[in-house]
Amino acid sequence: MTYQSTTRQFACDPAAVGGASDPIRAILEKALSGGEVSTDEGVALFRAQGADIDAVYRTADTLRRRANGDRVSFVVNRNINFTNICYMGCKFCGFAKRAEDKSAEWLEPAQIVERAQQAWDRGATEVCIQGGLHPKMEGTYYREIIRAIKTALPGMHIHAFSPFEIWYGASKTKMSYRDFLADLKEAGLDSMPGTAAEILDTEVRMQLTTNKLSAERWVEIIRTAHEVGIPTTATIMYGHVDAPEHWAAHIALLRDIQKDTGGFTELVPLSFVHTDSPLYAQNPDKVRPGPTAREVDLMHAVSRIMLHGWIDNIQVSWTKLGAARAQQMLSRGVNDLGGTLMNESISRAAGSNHGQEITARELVRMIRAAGRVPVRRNTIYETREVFEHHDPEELAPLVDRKGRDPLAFLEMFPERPARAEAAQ
Ligand SMILES: C[S@@+](CC[C@H](N)C(=O)[O-])C[C@H]1O[C@@H](n2cnc3c(N)ncnc32)[C@H](O)[C@@H]1O
Ligand SMILES: Nc1c(NC[C@H](O)[C@H](O)[C@H](O)CO)[nH]c(=O)[nH]c1=O
Ligand SMILES: N[C@@H](Cc1ccc(O)cc1)C(=O)O
Ligand code: SF4
Repeated sequence: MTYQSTTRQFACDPAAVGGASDPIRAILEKALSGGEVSTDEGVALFRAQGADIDAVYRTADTLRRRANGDRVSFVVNRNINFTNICYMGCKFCGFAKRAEDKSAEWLEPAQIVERAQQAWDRGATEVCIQGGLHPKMEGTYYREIIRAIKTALPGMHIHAFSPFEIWYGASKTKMSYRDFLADLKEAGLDSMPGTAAEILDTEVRMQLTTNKLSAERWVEIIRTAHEVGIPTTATIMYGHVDAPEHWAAHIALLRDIQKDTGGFTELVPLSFVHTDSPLYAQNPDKVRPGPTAREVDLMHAVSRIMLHGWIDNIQVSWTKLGAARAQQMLSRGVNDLGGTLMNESISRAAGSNHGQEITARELVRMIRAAGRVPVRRNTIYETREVFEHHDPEELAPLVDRKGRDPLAFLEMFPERPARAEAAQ
């Protein structure tokens, strides 16, 4: 299965590579003529300095235009984090709580459906569901959640459960990954987040996590999901104890998987939010406080260059970077602004203060201000609406299925201080 229309155009672009040093120029010319950038070459791009950096950005922008034209997409979705109770102890995570914590949360199926229904009424086409690995949770709960939502809202796309949650559910039910995934698909699971990837490197994972599934297991579960017909996103969480070598190898690994399965819909680079993360608090000398601005720019640009023709949707995370920086990434190879989210809690729990939702109206405004054409998509990147004109009426069908002003719904989910409330 392949979820992006790949426009492989092979032509060098002198304007893109102009001013670059010979070695960087050679790599960029190769990418522009349809060649594959190796892991070592990816590392060289991540280490670019001076005029080379601009050439990397221009090349990423050229490849983005070839793959996606002027369109920039987003999806109207809602995050539902059904529990934050988790004892897996990932050191970077500010979201996990102990059962006795005041901010611990557990949602019953009826409450999950209620949130999904509210999202549907606001025009959401997707619910993105992830949670902690609650020690007392049954492995069958994942299926139960899917059945409850699909029964109430058959048209809602369910984007749910990271490979770690799949590992947990399969272990608890004593099923193979394949059987567990096929069963969830049969119940109505439409796609999965490719989270829990962090950095797919054993040594880095040893510093970030204690009990998290291994890189090999992440790959196995993702491949199996693709094989049973469940598309997934792909992620990389960067800017902590990692280095360019890990980033380039991680992206090359995603590319190899994609060559075999075609099951990735997008890559979302997730910048590490350090503020309320135990990893940083416990070791501020060794752990970086998230990526630098240069690293954020390069992560999006090099991802575009290395994945061109394989994963053609590069998403920026507005919740990690904020709207202004997210908008700047549109000139660094990015063609997707992700989801409205409605209730973002993972970044907020780690100390990020970019709010828990962004309206579709605001996303359209940001895309237009960058000179691009806004497109509302569904989860698997099928175009739903193209906003070609600057007519405000055009935004009317965007969000609300009940004919209400979408902005009025902000009252339904009043903005609360980021850290006072760990999970929503
Ligand atoms: C919080 S988990 C939820 C799903 C499940 N518990 C798991 O770990 O796979 C989802 C993802 O959030 C991301 N995340 C968690 N804490 C973060 C932080 N401080 N900064 C950036 N991303 C973070 C990680 O990539 C993680 O895999
Ligand atoms: N970047 C973040 C996302 N991105 C995922 C999208 O919202 C969407 O679910 C996906 O593109 C499939 O359509 N989600 C988060 O919860 N947090 C992020 O930081
Ligand atoms: N939930 C993740 C981000 C994410 C979710 C779903 C995806 O498909 C991709 C990325 C976070 O907030 O860090
Ligand atoms: S990242 Fe996921 S598994 Fe790890 S502690 Fe946080 S919620 Fe639990």
